[in-house]
Amino acid sequence: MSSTILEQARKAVEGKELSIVFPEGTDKRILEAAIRHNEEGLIKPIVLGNKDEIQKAADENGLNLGDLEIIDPANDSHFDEFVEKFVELRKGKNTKEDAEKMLQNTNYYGVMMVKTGLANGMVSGAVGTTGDTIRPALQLIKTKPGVSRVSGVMIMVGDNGEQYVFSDVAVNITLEAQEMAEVAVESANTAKLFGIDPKVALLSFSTKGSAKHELVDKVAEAAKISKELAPDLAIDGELQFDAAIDPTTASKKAPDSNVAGQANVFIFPDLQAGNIGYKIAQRLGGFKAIGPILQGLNAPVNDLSRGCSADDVYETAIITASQAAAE
Ligand SMILES: CC(C)(COP(=O)(O)OP(=O)(O)OC[C@H]1O[C@@H](n2cnc3c(N)ncnc32)[C@H](O)[C@@H]1OP(=O)(O)O)[C@@H](O)C(=O)NCCC(=O)NCCS
Ligand SMILES: CC(=O)OP(=O)(O)O
Repeated sequence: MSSTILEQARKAVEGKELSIVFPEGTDKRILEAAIRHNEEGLIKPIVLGNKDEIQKAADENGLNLGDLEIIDPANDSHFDEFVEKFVELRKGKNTKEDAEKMLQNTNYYGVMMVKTGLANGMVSGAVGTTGDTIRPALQLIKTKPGVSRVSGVMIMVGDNGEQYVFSDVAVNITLEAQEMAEVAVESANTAKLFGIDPKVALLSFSTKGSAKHELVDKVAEAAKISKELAPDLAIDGELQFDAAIDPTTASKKAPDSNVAGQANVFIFPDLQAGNIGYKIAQRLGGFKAIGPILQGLNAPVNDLSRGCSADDVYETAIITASQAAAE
């Protein structure tokens, strides 16, 4: 990870004794990261799962659990209280029987720990899909006031330390113009949280009307709304990627823009573009991808890519704790 981002997150977390829950306790990468955190003491890791299965996974991978805290939802003293709270939070959408079943799933249990303050944040998704990982948080932790859609950004870090925010790469398959505008403003806030001065480009296959299509109109409308939502923000669209990032192209395609040619926060028009876009930058461009970092939730829960390494898990936990520290 870029030392700047990690150092910034570390500083935000130091001395705060924040706890992060890891629901995928039998995964080697999760265990490695949790053990490392337990030894270092910057944050307090809590691992979920059946204790015998976790011990077996540790033994098979030559890992020493030490005094790592492990909670087995099936035998935890908070289980009954969580069932009651779950039913109350779901307001008629799930029964007590549903709650008892769903809380056997460690992602739901971890989210309830965050919701009830027993943990400050959660990191999961090394094994499960994004949908299965984040649905419990969407259902129980919900969005912050004023935010209608949770979304996910990747911070892309190049070899020379250059940093870009790509959004939404993780959650919303499509967005309406108003929602896209909100995601653009939230993404700028996330950029600021990690020390990036945001210049936000709403991306399209068109620059300032060079192509005509309803999809282009939607991005242009989102740019207009986002300027109204955050008048002090440097934000513009619709822009093609080359106009957004390259000053020479920008001077030809969008000479009057205060963002074109210098954008560092890229808002993709839908999830196909965003998810493919970040993986191209990562796999062909050699950029390190940090995230997805979820934004807009009432408490920090972060997803991992299933292709993550133990280092990614370790770092995502620090990022998650830094989001908790900022609340
Ligand atoms: C996120 C996702 C799983 C939600 O899908 P879903 O569970 O079928 O969605 P539903 O419409 O049933 O919503 C489930 C709950 O989450 C809420 N929700 C869904 N998307 C949300 C969002 N973006 N922000 C806030 N809440 C959201 C719904 O309001 C609903 O809440 P409720 O149960 O209290 O009514 C789905 O949008 C998805 O699969 N996205 C793509 C994930 C992915 O594969 N990314 C690529 C890899 S990172
Ligand atoms: C973020 C992401 O694309 O996750 P995965 O690779 O697990 O689908």
